[in-house]
Amino acid sequence: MILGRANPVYVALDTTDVGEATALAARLHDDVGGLKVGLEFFARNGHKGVREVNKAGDLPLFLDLKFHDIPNTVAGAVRSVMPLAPALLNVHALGGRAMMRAAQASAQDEAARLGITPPRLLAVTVLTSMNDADITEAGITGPVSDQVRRLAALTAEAGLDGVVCSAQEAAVLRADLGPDFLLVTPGVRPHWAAADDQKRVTTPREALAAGASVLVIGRPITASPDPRAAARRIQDDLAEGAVV
Ligand SMILES: O=c1ccn([C@@H]2O[C@H](COP(=O)(O)O)[C@@H](O)[C@H]2O)c(=O)[nH]1
Repeated sequence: MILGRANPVYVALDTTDVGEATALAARLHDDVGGLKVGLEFFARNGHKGVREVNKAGDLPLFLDLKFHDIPNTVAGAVRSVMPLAPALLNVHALGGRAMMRAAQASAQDEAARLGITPPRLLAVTVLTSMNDADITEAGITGPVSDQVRRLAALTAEAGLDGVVCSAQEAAVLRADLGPDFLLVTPGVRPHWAAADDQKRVTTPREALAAGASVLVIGRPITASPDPRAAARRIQDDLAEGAVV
């Protein structure tokens, strides 16, 4: 689906424990398409921890650090993580056009300097834990779907490779922005899993049908007593076309 792998699921390794993350990465190698490391893991373990996860999992890495600051600072942050060679990296679209352009230029320049493939740079639109009421409370004119559409258009204009959004918005964004724009979708829940703190959710199958490029799934897999079986169940359901 992305980066040459048939499995569109990136598993979110949300833990502070390097041993737990590396064990999950190794165990899930054959059952997911990539690994996602975010703020919880990175804040505790930094580059060293990410290198250990990369080594254990040997899968494409989504470094989900959601940079959001002035252009010069974000460009520096992007430069600083480039030695980790992420396949996917992200910033917040609310940082604006100039910040997103600075991030993209920094990623391209530093990748060239290091002799590595640059990451596909994404921008977060509206967090999948937020609904219409949440963004209204935060002073943003709703509904969420309009805000996601505005920010995705800005992201494309700024020259980034795609967005993080809910799969609830995927069909509209796919129509707006074409087949090559990456739609990376957290908030994915099989029918047998709890929604937790996610508010804009779809099933894995709904997400793919709507045009999502990557499905980010954490707790339904990692909190399962058998993470491998949970990941396989999602894959089997997707492959068979069952409604999950
Ligand atoms: O809008 C967003 C952006 C990022 N995330 C991240 O995805 C995973 C989801 O984990 P689950 O356990 O499947 O809920 C998590 O790491 C978030 O930080 C998101 O959920 N929504």
